[in-house]
Amino acid sequence: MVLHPVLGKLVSKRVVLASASPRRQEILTNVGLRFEVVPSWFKETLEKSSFTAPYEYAVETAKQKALEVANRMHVKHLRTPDVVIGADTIVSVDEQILEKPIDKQDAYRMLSRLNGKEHSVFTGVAIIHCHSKDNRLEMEITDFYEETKVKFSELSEELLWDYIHSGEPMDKAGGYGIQALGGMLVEYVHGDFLNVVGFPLNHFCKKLAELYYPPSKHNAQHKKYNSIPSVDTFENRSDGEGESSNFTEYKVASKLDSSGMDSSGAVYTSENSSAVRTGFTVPLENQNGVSQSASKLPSKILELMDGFRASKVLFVASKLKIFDNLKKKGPMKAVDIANDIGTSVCGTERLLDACASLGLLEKTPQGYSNTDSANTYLTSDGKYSLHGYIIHSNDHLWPLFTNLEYAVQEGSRQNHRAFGKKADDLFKDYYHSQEVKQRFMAAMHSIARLTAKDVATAFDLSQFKSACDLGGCTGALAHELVQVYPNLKVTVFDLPEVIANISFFQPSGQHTAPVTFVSGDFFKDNLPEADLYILSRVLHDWPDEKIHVLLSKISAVCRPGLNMEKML
Ligand SMILES: Cc1cn([C@@H]2O[C@H](COP(=O)(O)OP(=O)(O)OP(=O)(O)O)[C@@H](O)[C@H]2O)c(=O)[nH]c1=O
Repeated sequence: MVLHPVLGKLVSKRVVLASASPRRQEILTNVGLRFEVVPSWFKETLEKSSFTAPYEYAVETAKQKALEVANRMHVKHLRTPDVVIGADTIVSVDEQILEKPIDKQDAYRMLSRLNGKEHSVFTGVAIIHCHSKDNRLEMEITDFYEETKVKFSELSEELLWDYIHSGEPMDKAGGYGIQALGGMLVEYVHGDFLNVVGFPLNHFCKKLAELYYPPSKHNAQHKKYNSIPSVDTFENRSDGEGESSNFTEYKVASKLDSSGMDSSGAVYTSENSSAVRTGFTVPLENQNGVSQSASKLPSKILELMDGFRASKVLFVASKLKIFDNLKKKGPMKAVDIANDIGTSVCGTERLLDACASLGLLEKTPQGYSNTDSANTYLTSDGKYSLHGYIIHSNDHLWPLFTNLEYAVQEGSRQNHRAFGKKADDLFKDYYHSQEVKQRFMAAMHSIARLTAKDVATAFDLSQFKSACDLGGCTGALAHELVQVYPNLKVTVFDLPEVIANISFFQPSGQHTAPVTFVSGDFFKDNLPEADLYILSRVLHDWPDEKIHVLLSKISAVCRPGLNMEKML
């Protein structure tokens, strides 16, 4: 069998390995497969007694791991992968399934069971081909398993405990790693060694060959179909059925409902015709789910650990105007983008790949292009562009948050550390240069414009004739308010430095008349008269004493009757 052309079929596809196992990653990387790793959140808690053979449990778990990742990536609007690979390795001895030990005592129990005996290692594998159509995730699933027999020598208690104390058993099915120290415990291996390590590479390649180069109809005509043949959706795929017996293929269509849950149905197209089914029972400690809980990934924590990288990828791509460039000229190759924006080709390619894996860009053989949401929110000129806020987050908030530790220790703002100057007045820092001022105004404008409609319609303000938006900056909310309430006149009150720079942000067209701009300092100057005062994204900036001053001033100018204060 020539392996390379088979794996070559995956080169142009977005392949995701739904596994946190470093061994699986290494096995697949070693043969040159390019893939992303998205560990599955599926909890390995399937009821073992509901399976008639251990391998069925491994196959079903592998399938559920892969399905969870495929569905999650689809639900979260990350770019739907082309292929998701899931795997699950178990050890079976005396008709019992052993997974990863939960502690040293558990590892000892497992290794004692294996001591001096032959056992089976099963790895179940699921290969899911995904296709997104009209927000529906269509999946074609192929699964199979591989069995390898392993025999342990007679091992002394001392040796077992020495091995356990090495720490190696803890993240490994059956409590041993044949590829490392655990290799010393093993007398013989019958079958695929890599299957024991965690991934049956040879069977995987054969399966891909069957999928991508199926036997011709002529060769397959003697095969017996036991159920409905699958619909041919793969490139270069004919109607032929696979040769080998211990796998199953079926199609699943999963449609997202409004709650983000998926509903799925499966149509089987072949069966495990010659798979050997052996009975097995489930050890008590596994039935109560204790051992499975040890394998749970702290996904929330992992997400938080890595979140800053994803944010920075978005910030840098925005700063380099990659989304603007691709809107104008996409799809583009990394080298052309790098030439356009004057960056290194290798660095740019990595950044673009990171954007693609975060679902911000599409990557096809033609090059990179914007996703719909990148076109809407990440280019700098769109109506709902968040570009300004992203640049503010990168240039202003990021350096401040880098000093969060000091802020907590000292209980003070960190502008001196982040920018080398004191922030006596928060806004002095924003307005010390024309560039920083415009960046800050663009940030406020972009977030206000995106949220203005929701804010304007969150309350029924139709009873009011006049409103004053205190700290209303570019007037994004004010303009939305006069659209929603045609009888309302809105005054935007903000610092003179802001009012002097609003022209760039004003909407063109006829609906601008009822919005007026007044400059002043709401702590020092008289507030314009109005029926309604709006404080949007203002109070969080100030300490309690200053908030008290501001609210007291508003309260003093409010007229009885119709007057009402709203704090948004
Ligand atoms: C017998 C044996 C197993 N393993 C590892 O045992 C884990 C099994 O657990 P799993 O549940 O199949 O996988 P995981 O590690 O939890 O990852 P995930 O796919 O995310 O569930 C995998 O790691 C395997 O390599 C070895 O490294 N060497 C060996 O000799």
